[in-house]
Amino acid sequence: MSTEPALSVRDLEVTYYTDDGPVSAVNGVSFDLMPGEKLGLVGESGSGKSTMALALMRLLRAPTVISGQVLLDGEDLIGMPERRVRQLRSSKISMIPQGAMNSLNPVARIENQIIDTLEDHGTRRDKRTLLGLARDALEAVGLRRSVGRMYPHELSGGMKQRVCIAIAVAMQPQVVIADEPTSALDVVVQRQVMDTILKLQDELGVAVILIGHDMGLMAQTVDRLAVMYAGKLAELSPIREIFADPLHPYTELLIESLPKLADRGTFRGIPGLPPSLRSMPSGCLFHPRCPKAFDPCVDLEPAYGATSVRPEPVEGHQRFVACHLHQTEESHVG
Ligand SMILES: Nc1ncnc2c1ncn2[C@@H]1O[C@H](COP(=O)(O)OP(=O)(O)OP(=O)(O)O)[C@@H](O)[C@H]1O
Repeated sequence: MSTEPALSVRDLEVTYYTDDGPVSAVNGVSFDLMPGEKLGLVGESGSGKSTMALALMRLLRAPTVISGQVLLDGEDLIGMPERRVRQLRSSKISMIPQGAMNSLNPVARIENQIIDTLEDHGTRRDKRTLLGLARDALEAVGLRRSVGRMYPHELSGGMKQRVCIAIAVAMQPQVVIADEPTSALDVVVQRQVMDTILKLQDELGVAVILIGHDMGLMAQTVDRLAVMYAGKLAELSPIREIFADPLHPYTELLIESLPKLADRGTFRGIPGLPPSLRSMPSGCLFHPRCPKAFDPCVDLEPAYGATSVRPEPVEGHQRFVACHLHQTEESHVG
């Protein structure tokens, strides 16, 4: 496997300009996504996960301001002319957006919607070949080729979501961002849709960013997990290590809030609420809710970086955190 990241994000910031003033939804996020890696991204509602995904796709519009770097094969997506971004979308980086299945065009046949994506992103082939590619894409996600002739209303939720996956991978991109791809589906269909994504991920060697709330699903699915809180990364660690020994108290509480059999279904949430993005607390953004907060947390913002106190980890097992309980090397992020 190549050691060059498929995607490198540095100091990504996104500010929405609203009538009530600016909202800093993503605030200095940095990480590397390795080729073929499955990276999970979790965090409470409003923590900035979808905003980050849309920023990585350059799908946010003015008056939103994005800064930082998003390097894809050495090219920085931020600041790149829209024409070039359009060429890269779908061909190198694509997305299964939140609620994707509702975004299918109700009056267009499924195969034409896949062909549109192929043509939109520069595939110049005759209609017959394009039709073949579209039907291949449907087969790749476990649907019959004849589904191509159907309209969205003729399909179940799970089938529609598979079509969206087919559209996202039709151009064989190197990075796919899946924003809550299984929400609004029942549990059995959720598993089938997730298995489809994982099968394609494995076959195509594509790197996946899987966004969600479900820590249980993440535990079964991803290689590393990034935890977002109020627009910042709190921790990013390999999945095994993060569950065995969470570094950030917020990660610990997220894991503890998973229902356990022994608790007989008792639900333990995280006390308090995330801060308003318009008036952030001083110091560590999590300190008002943190059971382990101590003096420096109130005034001093912890730097996000690689942990430096543990024995040197093997390649790919580095852990990253922003917490005063852990010493970090700020210059090293990934
Ligand atoms: N178009 C917008 N204009 C202004 N503020 C926005 C806009 N979109 C999102 N926000 C704000 O940005 C913050 C981050 O929202 P975002 O949807 O990225 O969070 P999220 O973690 O994806 O949440 P969820 O898990 O509910 O999807 C929230 O405070 C939200 O209210």
